[in-house]
Amino acid sequence: DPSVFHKRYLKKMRDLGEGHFGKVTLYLYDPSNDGTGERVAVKALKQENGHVPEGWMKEIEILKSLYHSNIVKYKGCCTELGGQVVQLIMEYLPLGSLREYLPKRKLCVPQCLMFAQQICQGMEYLHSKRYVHRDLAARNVLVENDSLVKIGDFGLTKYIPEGEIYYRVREDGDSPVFWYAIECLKENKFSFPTDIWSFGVTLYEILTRCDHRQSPPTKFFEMMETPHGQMTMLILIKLLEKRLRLPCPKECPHEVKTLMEQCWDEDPAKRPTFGFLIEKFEAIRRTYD
Ligand SMILES: Nc1n[nH]c2ccc(-c3ccc(NS(=O)(=O)c4cccc(Cl)c4)cc3)cc12
Repeated sequence: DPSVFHKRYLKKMRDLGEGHFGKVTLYLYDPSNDGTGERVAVKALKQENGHVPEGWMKEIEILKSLYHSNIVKYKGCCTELGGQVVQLIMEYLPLGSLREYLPKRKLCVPQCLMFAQQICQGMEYLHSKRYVHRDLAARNVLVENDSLVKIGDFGLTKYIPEGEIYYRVREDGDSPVFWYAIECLKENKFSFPTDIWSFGVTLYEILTRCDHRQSPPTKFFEMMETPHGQMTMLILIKLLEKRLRLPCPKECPHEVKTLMEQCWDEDPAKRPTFGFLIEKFEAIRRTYD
């Protein structure tokens, strides 16, 4: 069974990323032990306290069920201690996430918009299966090559049952608050339109080429005129209620600025869908031909 990976053949190479609950690491899977194996990305939970959390198995089942060119491929699992520890094996994308890739490559606007459109295509597919991502950000978008990106992490993804319109969470760890829609901050309510808000922030990150001086946290702290660390959720909510938003990146086309503002509409019902955004990006990119 090609989806079973044996721990003894996994050779650790380097870290790829770290979240609140997990770590992603690059391994060489080398059963013939001659260095000719394949490189894989392995996601593991940080603290393994003997039992496998239900949410972790759910995350693995979700990725296993997703088949789309703009979503990182599930390859299998590696179990240890009789199934008490389970690690998720994914395809390895050597160019890493947009956070590493964009600052190094001065991409032109049409190429940025092509990446943005592909993220919308992956997200439209995710929403079509009634999943809300809840953590869409440039750090979670991976680069296969100059013309292909994939959504690379589904750690906070939740299923929205038929007939429901949002998923309410209890306060969780270090939430990515600067990517959260106003209703997430105020009522912990997550829905398809809250992913659209996070996409708008991700689009801003792409157009600023993930320049850390213009990152969402940096810019929001500047807007709140408070030194680091004093920002409370309340100050951010007040700022968003006064309709303050991230600034328009330089060289951002006017139509794209409009799309970003629509993604950040305080009324979730007024935000576009990913299907609508795909058509808009398609049309805007054609004006560059
Ligand atoms: N280069 C790669 N090839 N395959 C991958 C799969 C996932 C990832 C990946 C995906 C997401 C991140 N973002 S992250 O913010 O580091 C993160 C967020 C939530 C949970 C974790 Cl464990 C890590 C970092 C790395 C990278 C690759």
